[in-house]
Amino acid sequence: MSGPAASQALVCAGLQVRASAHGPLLTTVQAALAPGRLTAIVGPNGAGKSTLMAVMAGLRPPAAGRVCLGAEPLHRLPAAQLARRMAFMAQETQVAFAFSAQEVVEMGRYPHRQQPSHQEAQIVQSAMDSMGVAHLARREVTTLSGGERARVQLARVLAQLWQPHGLGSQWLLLDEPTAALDLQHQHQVMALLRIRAQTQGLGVVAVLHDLNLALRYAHEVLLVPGQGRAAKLGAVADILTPDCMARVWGIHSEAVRMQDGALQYLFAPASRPGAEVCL
Ligand SMILES: Nc1ncnc2c1ncn2[C@@H]1O[C@H](COP(=O)(O)OP(=O)(O)OP(=O)(O)O)[C@@H](O)[C@H]1O
Repeated sequence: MSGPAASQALVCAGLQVRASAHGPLLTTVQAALAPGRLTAIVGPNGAGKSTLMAVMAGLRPPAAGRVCLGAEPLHRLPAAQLARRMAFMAQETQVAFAFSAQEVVEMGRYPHRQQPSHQEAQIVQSAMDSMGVAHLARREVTTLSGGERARVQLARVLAQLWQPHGLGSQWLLLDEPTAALDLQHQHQVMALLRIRAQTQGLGVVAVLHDLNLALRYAHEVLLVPGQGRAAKLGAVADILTPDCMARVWGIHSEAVRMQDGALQYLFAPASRPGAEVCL
């Protein structure tokens, strides 16, 4: 990547990721993620995807190296500015108080309180509409189902980055956004994220376990293989090959070409039938 794209990239430079100061090395990352693209972070359980995402979001320090927006290290950006450029949705989001769904989405607008848009209420409404949660606006989030709660949180982070603001590239970091969603909502959400990346120029980075969702909707994949091995960034079809899926997940895969041309896979255990399952 070079030129204007490089100056707007989310750069992991010589990054080392550990779960704790003296914990084992989970992975290393040398990669520049491009805005306007959907990048899926994939890898086995415990590989370090969530830890890496927290480092990318500036929520925890790297063991070595740094994360930059263009040339600017994340830790040097004022927090208020960073919050207008980057929104983060954690894997599990507990809301401590009985906020309504709408109040949770409004929290996404908090970083804009000094310079509010003329359309604050409209933005909150549009974000809720886009996630199909407008009818839940007055419900306490603690009473929502897991999937409803996830879509409220997605509406919150979308509201946070609803409009470009001229400060530079904007980044949506999502840790397993589709984990609680039914099939229809998984596809709706991923399609919407891809469209927002392409039309708004948002950089969308999402941890996904469903490799078929990654194959269909992601532009690039950052593979985190775990056990201290280096993460690898590449075009989705170049990274997620049957050979890679066998090596990293121990899974046999068979390609299916869908009617719309998308490459998808059917999966089966690679081990002998009847062999003892050992996790
Ligand atoms: N605070 C901590 N102290 C010690 N170990 C931790 C801590 N947080 C995470 N770990 C360990 O670090 C490893 C990576 O965790 P992480 O949550 O980043 O993995 P992941 O790839 O997101 O996994 P999953 O796919 O299961 O969500 C795991 O083995 C986890 O047990």
